Amino acid sequence: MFDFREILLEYSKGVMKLGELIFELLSEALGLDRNHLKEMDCMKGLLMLSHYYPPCPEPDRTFGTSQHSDISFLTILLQDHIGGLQFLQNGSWVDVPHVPGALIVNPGDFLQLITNDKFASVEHRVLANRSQEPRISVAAFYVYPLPFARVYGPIKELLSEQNPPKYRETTMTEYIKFYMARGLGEKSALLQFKI
Ligand SMILES: O=C(O)CCC(=O)C(=O)O
Ligand SMILES: [Fe+2]
Repeated sequence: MFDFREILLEYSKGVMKLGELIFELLSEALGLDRNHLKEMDCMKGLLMLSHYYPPCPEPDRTFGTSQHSDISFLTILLQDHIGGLQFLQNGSWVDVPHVPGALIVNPGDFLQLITNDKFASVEHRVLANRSQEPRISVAAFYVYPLPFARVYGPIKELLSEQNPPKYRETTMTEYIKFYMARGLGEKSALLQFKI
């Protein structure tokens, strides 16, 4: 018998280790101290969400998950062999292939906001499941559960006269409230926070 809680706990420990390394690398890539993003509490909350997509009898008439970008600072996603995940690139949908053992790392809206568009949040969707078996995915979002009153805006060290802030300051509480009230949609919720 599988103890699913035990497996999830072990998996989340691995995700946290990987997440820490990625936040360090992203900080360095931005020319900041390697602990910069961690010290901004980007890793403070980790929300694990498991999706179950049953086989769909009419897959051309619906979606598994409609187009959206994630609220998070970062999302680490595990998908199975069924496929259906796509991301938007220059106006076209591109399939994300299933690579055994590989995780998908996706910057979220809050990373785009604090990096002033240096790391863009990728729009994605999941097609309705046209196979005979269910599709399962596990998404780990670096996002803080509400209420979280810390104020975030573009990181000051990344700004200059040539690169002024593109977003106004906000809190995760305000952003999540707006995102949830609006629902998933074709336009990024970030546009609402543009200066
Ligand atoms: O099921 C998937 O592969 C992706 C789900 C997703 O985009 C999300 O949970 O934000
Ligand atoms: Fe997503």
